[in-house]
Amino acid sequence: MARLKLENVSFSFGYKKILKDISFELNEGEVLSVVGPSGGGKTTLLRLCAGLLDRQEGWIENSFKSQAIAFQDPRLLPWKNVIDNISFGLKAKGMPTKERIERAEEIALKFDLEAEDFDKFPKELSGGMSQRVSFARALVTEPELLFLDEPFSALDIGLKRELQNHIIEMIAQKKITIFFITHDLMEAIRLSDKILLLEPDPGRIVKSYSFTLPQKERTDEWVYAQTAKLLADPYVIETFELEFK
Ligand SMILES: Nc1ncnc2c1ncn2[C@@H]1O[C@H](COP(=O)(O)OP(=O)(O)OP(=O)(O)O)[C@@H](O)[C@H]1O
Repeated sequence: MARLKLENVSFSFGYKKILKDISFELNEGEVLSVVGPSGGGKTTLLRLCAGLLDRQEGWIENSFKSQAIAFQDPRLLPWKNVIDNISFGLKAKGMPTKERIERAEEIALKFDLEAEDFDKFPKELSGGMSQRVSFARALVTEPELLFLDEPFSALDIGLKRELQNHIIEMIAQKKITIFFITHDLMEAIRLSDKILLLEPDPGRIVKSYSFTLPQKERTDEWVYAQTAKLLADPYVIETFELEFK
């Protein structure tokens, strides 16, 4: 079974230690979130796991055969239209043009982009549409492992829920493994099998929480109740410095 496993991973930028002794395991089919305040090292951790930063101390094993990342900002190629942005990864894989355009159009429609938008360039898209394209681009190659770097944080509540529902559907079909970073506890509770709490300076995991209820069965009431429970947890209060707010 494929897995992402970290053992005692530490990382510094210059003399500043950003991450200290991070260990965890993410197994195939699971959704693991890392939650913590801004600046705590979540993006650094994701970049290390995705191989975008070189490991310094500790061990990282990633045996997934394919991966993709959706970022907070969509990072589309400005000179390519919607379909070419989405199908870029398929082109890199050598898929013939006709087939990759069909695949890109199919997933674009699934993410509620409309046929009339297919020829548009990123500058002609709203923030929400750009993020739909970004998700479609990440998922069109059917990656085994998906990294989500706060991709919902700039979206309005309706679109956020809509994109989350797409992800929840994929989780239900056991089609994907997800490593998700966010500062939004409620979002993490809605989507995750396991949450790791990352306390900053330097970033270290101080507690983990597991949820066994299938994501599709998580009602708003359930999510609110779990969030309230976690917000009363002394580890969460200290990590987010809630008593000072
Ligand atoms: N390339 C870099 N060079 C130097 N310092 C960096 C670099 N990237 C990040 N940092 C520092 O590392 C620390 C952790 O940043 P990181 O982006 O990983 O945190 P984060 O928890 O993802 O925060 P946010 O939620 O605000 O994105 C911050 O102090 C940041 O200034």
